Amino acid sequence: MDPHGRRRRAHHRVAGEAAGLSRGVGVLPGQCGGRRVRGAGDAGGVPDQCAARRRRARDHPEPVRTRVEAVLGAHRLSLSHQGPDGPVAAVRDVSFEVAAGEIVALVGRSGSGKTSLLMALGLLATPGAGTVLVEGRDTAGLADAELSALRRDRIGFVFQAFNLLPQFTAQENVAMAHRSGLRGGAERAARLLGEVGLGHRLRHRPQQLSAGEQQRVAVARALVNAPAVVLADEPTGNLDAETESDVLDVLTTGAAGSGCAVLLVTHSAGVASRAGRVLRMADGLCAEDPEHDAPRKATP
Ligand SMILES: Nc1ncnc2c1ncn2[C@@H]1O[C@H](COP(=O)(O)OP(=O)(O)OP(=O)(O)O)[C@@H](O)[C@H]1O
Repeated sequence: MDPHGRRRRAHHRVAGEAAGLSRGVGVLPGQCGGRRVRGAGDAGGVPDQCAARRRRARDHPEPVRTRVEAVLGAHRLSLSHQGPDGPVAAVRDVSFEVAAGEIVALVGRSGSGKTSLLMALGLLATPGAGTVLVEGRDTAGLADAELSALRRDRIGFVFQAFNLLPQFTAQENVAMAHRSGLRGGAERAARLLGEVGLGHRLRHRPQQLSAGEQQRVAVARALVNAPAVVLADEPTGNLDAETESDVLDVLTTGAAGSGCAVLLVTHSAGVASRAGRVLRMADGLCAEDPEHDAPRKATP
């Protein structure tokens, strides 16, 4: 079993999709359209994503609703992976909401289910039960094309491995994730790269940039369609402390500019301390951390 290999495939898939390359993405066995990961969903037999989705639509005939201001919601979400010895329950009956503009950290020991939860929330893995709501819209039962459009337009992704395409410049990497494509997104990409401090690096390729600069490009890419929420999986895991702080600054400032929420998985207490709320996972369960002191807002 190589769970991380599978996870990497999904991460690469969304990076390619973000880069406007979704047409060339292959279809994994058990998928309806080549986007969501197999293994997530029904434990036991061979998972069939289409059947799983139909079953969830049947089990949730009425759309679930979130508070009006919630941009992201998990409603009784469960997700299992198929391991060599049977199903592994990675996410168990998780419910929470994230409001516009919130910065929420998702913490927990290795293997507690953080990435699995993020994959489900990012519509990259089909839950076995429950549903994900994006800006109040229940995603259970949506067709692949609708899920793909929702993911592209309303959700930004940042991964630990920056997932930039090496043959393209920084500006192209950002622009090609824009809903109107490489040309249509060029100006917005240049502006965002300026905002993350890379206005002088537009034509540099990823290998000509430092790790921190590459992650800034990935942040700009995540924000290019002004999403409702950015999902970040250990976005500073490959960076030193100083660069970590810089990247968090550009992520939170960039998101705040458009009221975008950020949900970030982290093992770093320093990163979690900057969040307004902390959700803690243990054995697939998720609960608010009551001990967390939200950082004080700077007085103007
Ligand atoms: N594709 C997969 N196939 C089988 N099992 C998996 C798969 N992905 C994750 N798992 C298992 O699901 C559980 C939750 O894994 P997950 O990666 O979500 O945890 P995590 O909290 O993100 O861990 P880490 O902090 O190490 O990244 C673990 O027991 C893991 O081994």
